[in-house]
Amino acid sequence: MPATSLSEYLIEKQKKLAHLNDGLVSVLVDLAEACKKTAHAVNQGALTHSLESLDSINVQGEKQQALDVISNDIFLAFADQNKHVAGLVSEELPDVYFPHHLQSDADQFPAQRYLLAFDPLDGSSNVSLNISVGSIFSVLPCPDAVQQPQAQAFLQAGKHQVCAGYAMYGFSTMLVITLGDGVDCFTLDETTDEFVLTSPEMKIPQDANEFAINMSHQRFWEPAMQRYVGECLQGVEGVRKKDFNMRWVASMVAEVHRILVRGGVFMYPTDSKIKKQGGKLRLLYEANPMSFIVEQAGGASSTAYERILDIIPDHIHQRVGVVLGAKHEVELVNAYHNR
Ligand SMILES: O=P(O)(O)OC[C@H]1O[C@](O)(COP(=O)(O)O)[C@@H](O)[C@@H]1O
Ligand SMILES: [Mg+2]
Ligand SMILES: [Mg+2]
Repeated sequence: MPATSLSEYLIEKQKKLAHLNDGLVSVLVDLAEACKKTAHAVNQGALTHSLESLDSINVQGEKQQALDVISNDIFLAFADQNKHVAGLVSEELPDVYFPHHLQSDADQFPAQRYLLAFDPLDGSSNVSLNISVGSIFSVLPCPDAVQQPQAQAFLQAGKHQVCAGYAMYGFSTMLVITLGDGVDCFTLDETTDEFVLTSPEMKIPQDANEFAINMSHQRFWEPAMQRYVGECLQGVEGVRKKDFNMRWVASMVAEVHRILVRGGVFMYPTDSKIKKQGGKLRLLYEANPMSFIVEQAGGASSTAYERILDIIPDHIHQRVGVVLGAKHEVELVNAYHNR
């Protein structure tokens, strides 16, 4: 069976999906190119002194890594020349970014326009350790006839995403996307510089025996989370009557990818330490795109209290608690929290 390239895949999907118009195809093709370029920058790593931390602090109050800025610039450069991108929100920028093409042809914008929210480099704390990192993106429809979409335009519930995806920069570069018609995974063929479909229709088993959470925060968790993890740790001797394994990579892309490949549940709950800021992970460019992918693969995603894709954001850098993966595990976590 000859390998299917990303462009061949998109042509086939266009026959099936009415919303996959030429504008959205061009946005997705540019995002894939931005991921290829970022993969190259990550792979060059120490050779280009890009594994270092910078003195600059981003809008999250976090020290930026050189690769946070390099990858951010790569994504902006692609958007600057794509007329179908009306505005961007990035983890690394305080406000909405307007692509340069808007300056040149202010009143000639195409009908098919989209808003991009993205995390240019996810898992930044792993950059200098050569542990897998990635990029995460979310594509929303742009409200009609708005020349320069303000922050308000981005405050749409995640269920309105038309496309979402992530790239993972591991020993091979992978691109996982959903267009609302299942989840497909591509691998970058270094010999042809093409993304090739390698895992079509990824599915998450409804049950799991592997969980991921940063255990060092245990003393700050709510009682319901203490109970859920406690029961997993009791294993076959406890009420769950089965043993659980544990993983924590500290790169959300790697955690979600593991869950798409072999199942499990990933949790970064809102606890007493981070309650004031609402959580750790960001709704628009981490929780929403990953929740769309996970749900499209048959899993579930919540804050432990409500479905993430139903949340109407308050602001562009809003943080939320995240519990995602195997449906039955997420439902159990929700049940313990909502009881
Ligand atoms: O350092 P911690 O608390 O384990 O948090 C790890 C989490 O933080 C993140 O690194 C946050 O993302 P960024 O690296 O994009 O800021 C997630 O990828 C990961 O799941
Ligand atoms: Mg991130
Ligand atoms: Mg990041």
